[in-house]
Amino acid sequence: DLEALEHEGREYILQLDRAAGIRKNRASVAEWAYTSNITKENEEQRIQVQLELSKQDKQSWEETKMYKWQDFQDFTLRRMFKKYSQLGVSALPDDKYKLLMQSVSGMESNYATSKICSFKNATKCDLALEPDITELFAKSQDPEELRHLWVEWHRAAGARARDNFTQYVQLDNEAAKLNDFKDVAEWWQAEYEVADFEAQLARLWEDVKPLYQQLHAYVRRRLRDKYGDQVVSQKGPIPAHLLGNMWAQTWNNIESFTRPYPDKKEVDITQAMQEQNYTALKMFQMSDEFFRSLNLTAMPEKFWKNSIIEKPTDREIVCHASAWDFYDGEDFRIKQCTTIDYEYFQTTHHEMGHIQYFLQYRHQPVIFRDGANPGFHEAVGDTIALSVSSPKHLRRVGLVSGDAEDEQTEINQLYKMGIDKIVFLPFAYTLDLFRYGVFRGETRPEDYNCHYWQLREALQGVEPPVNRTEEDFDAAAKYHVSADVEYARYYVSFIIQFQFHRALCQLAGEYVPEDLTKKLVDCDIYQSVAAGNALANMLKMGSSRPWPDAMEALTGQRAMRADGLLEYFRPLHDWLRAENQRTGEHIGWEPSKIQYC
Ligand SMILES: C=C(C[SeH])C(=O)N1CCC[C@H]1C(=O)O
Ligand SMILES: [Zn+2]
Repeated sequence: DLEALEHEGREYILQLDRAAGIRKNRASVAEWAYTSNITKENEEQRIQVQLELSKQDKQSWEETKMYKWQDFQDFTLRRMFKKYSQLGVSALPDDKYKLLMQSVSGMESNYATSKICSFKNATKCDLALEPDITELFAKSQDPEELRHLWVEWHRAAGARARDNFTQYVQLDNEAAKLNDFKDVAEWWQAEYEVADFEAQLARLWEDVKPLYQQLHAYVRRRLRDKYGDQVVSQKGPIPAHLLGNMWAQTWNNIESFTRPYPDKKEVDITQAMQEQNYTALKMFQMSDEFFRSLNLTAMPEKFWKNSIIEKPTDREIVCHASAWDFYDGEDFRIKQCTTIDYEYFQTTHHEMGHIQYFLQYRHQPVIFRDGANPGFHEAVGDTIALSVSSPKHLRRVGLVSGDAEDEQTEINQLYKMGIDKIVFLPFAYTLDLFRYGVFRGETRPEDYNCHYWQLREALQGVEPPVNRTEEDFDAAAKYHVSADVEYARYYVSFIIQFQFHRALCQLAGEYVPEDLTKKLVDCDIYQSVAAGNALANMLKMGSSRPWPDAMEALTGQRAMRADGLLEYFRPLHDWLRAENQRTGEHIGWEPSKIQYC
């Protein structure tokens, strides 16, 4: 009878889940060994282990299919079976699976080991993305040097990945079809468990676009003031190499000469950290202390022992920051090439947020040890960082001195947050709109660069510093494209983190709607056990429930909505509209004069 069958199903899936935990641990160990010491041997070893595990996954999958789990009464049991009945890339035959692993691994190691020559010293050709090129790009205000760094990096890390990428698209799409998806785009979107995910992304963009266009117009004017109208036009897109970041995804490095009220003292966290002899370890300890102040879980012993928090000098590693779950309930790690600056201050909290999520859901079955959706996992650390980067908190930890804010200082603060959070949205949206088109076959290899830049111009209002051709492949110059990491998760995160932040601030008594002494921009949830407990309750759920249940548990809302972000930035939006009106700035951008199609 059904009762007995369901009982048998439960026994089966629980033993499968334990076996899956051991396999995932082995996969993480092999992946860590390779990405923390990039050698041919470790790459082959990693692919060997992946191949072996995919065979075991396939065997289990054949067995799981035999159960009529769709009729089971228990929601959680049905959900476990549903997730285990999706095999993933292991559905490919061995030879194609291996080819797919090799093409992604080839792109990723190319990205991690690419070097370029210095602009000022053509014989110095050992510049790596981290820390060398990133630091030069953050500090240089010489358009020629920035253009050189941009072109050379996009040649080394982008163009060189084109063939591997084309093969990866072909094989990943085959795997998608073996999982009953039309293509990888549909597979990626299925992770969000809502039928109209892509339409929701578009609606969120419509909500935020007016604010972005005001900020874009203001920054273009300030860049024109600095570089002249031969470099930055009145009404065209902004040249992508002038925004302080290789991908123009956050503009925080141009704050010093573009902030609204330059005579207000600058909040320079990087300088303060360096003056106070901050170390990478101190940044991690401060972040851990913040989480503990919320009554969340302390980093376990193994975390401090096994993490890599500074770039080694004796070997090549994948420097792009990452957080690791070894699925044994006690081994959790971060690997990043920390430098002492504001960006890595944020990144450290971002990665620690991933670890806290791992810790909170570590008692869940292995199959539910995941974010409620991929965006949730990216939003945890950033939500905490919204409190940490508030003037109130920075004063608390001594990274900012002096008086409480006046109106102008508050606009400067919102501007600082806006050139990080608002400008990121069209970048993130572009990256996966581009890849959806590629996976759907709407963008063929001969159109890659043309379509990529059409989207970047249309949504972000940026243009490449020089003409581009199909010899180039600029999309792969971004880590996540070379590493097969889906990116809509960050777009979702940058929206929902403001819904989380607002809910936590209310729980902490730090934010009261309409109460001007309890404004969202001043909120710091530090030491609020009420906020921490609510966050923990949501994180503990992992992916055991559809994400609207998790969203509702914390915020009372069941949907992703831009209202948190728009409320946070409303004073800045008002200021920008008035300022652009005052200067008669053109809002939006005319077509670029750069050739890229
Ligand atoms: C820090 C990480 C590792 Se999950 C990251 O890739 N982020 C964090 C913010 C956006 C995105 C990026 O760097 O492009
Ligand atoms: Zn992340």
